[in-house]
Amino acid sequence: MSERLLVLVRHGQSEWNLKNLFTGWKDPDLTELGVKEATEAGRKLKAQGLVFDVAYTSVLTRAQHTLDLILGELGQEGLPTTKNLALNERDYGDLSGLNKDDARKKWGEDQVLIWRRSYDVPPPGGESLKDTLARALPYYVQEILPGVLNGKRTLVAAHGNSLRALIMVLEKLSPEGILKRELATGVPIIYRLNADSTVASKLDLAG
Ligand SMILES: O=C(O)[C@@H](CO)OP(=O)(O)O
Repeated sequence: MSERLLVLVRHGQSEWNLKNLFTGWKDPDLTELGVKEATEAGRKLKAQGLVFDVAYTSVLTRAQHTLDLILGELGQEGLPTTKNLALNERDYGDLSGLNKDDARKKWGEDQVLIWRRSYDVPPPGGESLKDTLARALPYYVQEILPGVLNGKRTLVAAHGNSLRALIMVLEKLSPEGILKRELATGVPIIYRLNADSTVASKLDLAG
């Protein structure tokens, strides 16, 4: 029986995570810590004995760099990889490039939390989690999932909110449930799926 393996990993710390800036579709690279986190993610996956058949990532540098570092640790450089903007971070619109603390001072804690973590309230000119899900989920269902169900061991390196959108569906979380779900940088989550695409098991490689 094939193992229907799906691993999701958020990119390592980016330059703009470090500077506490709303990032979205802006394209900063990893920090030194981000490089370490991604390398460590690769080591952890290797320690689990995992090998992949395909990988997916976004069109943004921080996710691609994370994937490259993981594949380097796994000795799987050159793994067939598909890059698609469906897996990009949510577009932060007019907030992109602003400091998150400055935004809290200007608009208040509550409003900023609503923009950052509510399910369906978009930041000005940007995407809500619901909007992000509306482009990430069809891509997952049409392009990624069929391979997983056919036994292609699959690694997805993407972003906090594009992955939260997929996790919401995989883990059947409500809009309230996803609100509190934070993804640490560079921490792989290993899912094994049932034949009907529901989650059979989950292992979070934090720590
Ligand atoms: O700035 C961003 O693009 C994201 C991820 O770093 O931020 P947030 O934590 O607000 O979703």
